[in-house]
Amino acid sequence: MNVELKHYTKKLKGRTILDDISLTLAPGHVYGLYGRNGSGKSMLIRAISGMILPTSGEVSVDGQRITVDIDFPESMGLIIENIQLQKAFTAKTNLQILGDIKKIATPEDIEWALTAVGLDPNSNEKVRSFSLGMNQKLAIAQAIFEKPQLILLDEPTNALDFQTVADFHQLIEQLQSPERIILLASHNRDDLTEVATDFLEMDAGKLYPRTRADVMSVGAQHA
Ligand SMILES: Nc1ncnc2c1ncn2[C@@H]1O[C@H](COP(=O)(O)OP(=O)(O)OP(=O)(O)O)[C@@H](O)[C@H]1O
Repeated sequence: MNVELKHYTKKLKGRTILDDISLTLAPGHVYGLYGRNGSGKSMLIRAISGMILPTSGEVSVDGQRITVDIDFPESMGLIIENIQLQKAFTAKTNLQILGDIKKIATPEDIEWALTAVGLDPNSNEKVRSFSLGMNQKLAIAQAIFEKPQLILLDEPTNALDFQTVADFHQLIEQLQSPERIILLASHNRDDLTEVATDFLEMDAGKLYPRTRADVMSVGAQHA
């Protein structure tokens, strides 16, 4: 799978939110997307996932244009803000409900994903009583349980404690494969240095490829 943005521009209310972005995402890589609050990271994820239309330019997956040839990338797992989970059900039931749409995940996949994020697959606890961190774990589980080829996670470590962040990094390493693209977005670039193989900085809607050396050297970039 290859994801390609060509001169992708998004304007909203007269403001340029994504500014002439050209980018190729290749399998095997873990992309760390960082930048200040409001710089456009979430919008870039929305663009790749087909949730917004470009003002000009295009995004394509394996040559198929998103929102033109196909609505969204077929094999995709996603965390965006305000993921809607069914609060009256357990974590496992939530994944079963989501899994019923595509019917590609097995019960073992669901158990694996819940265990991988540190949730008990056999718990009877309903999502309504989950802590913020448990909600975030379930959000990660729903993004990975179908083992998609494209994983886009916006601020995945929000509300996670230190140990759980370390477990999350291990999970990303486990998920990294020659067939899969992973993109992690964070306002904090230090969140990304453990796991990302490639770095992208978003600044006021413009995207800049960065090297690890750029990211590690203090004050060398905007964020
Ligand atoms: N519905 C909207 N209408 C107009 N502007 C919007 C809308 N949604 C987002 N924006 C603007 O788009 C810009 C990029 O927002 P985006 O959420 O992508 O930033 P971000 O880098 O993900 O920020 P954060 O780190 O705070 O999540 C911001 O200036 C925001 O105000």
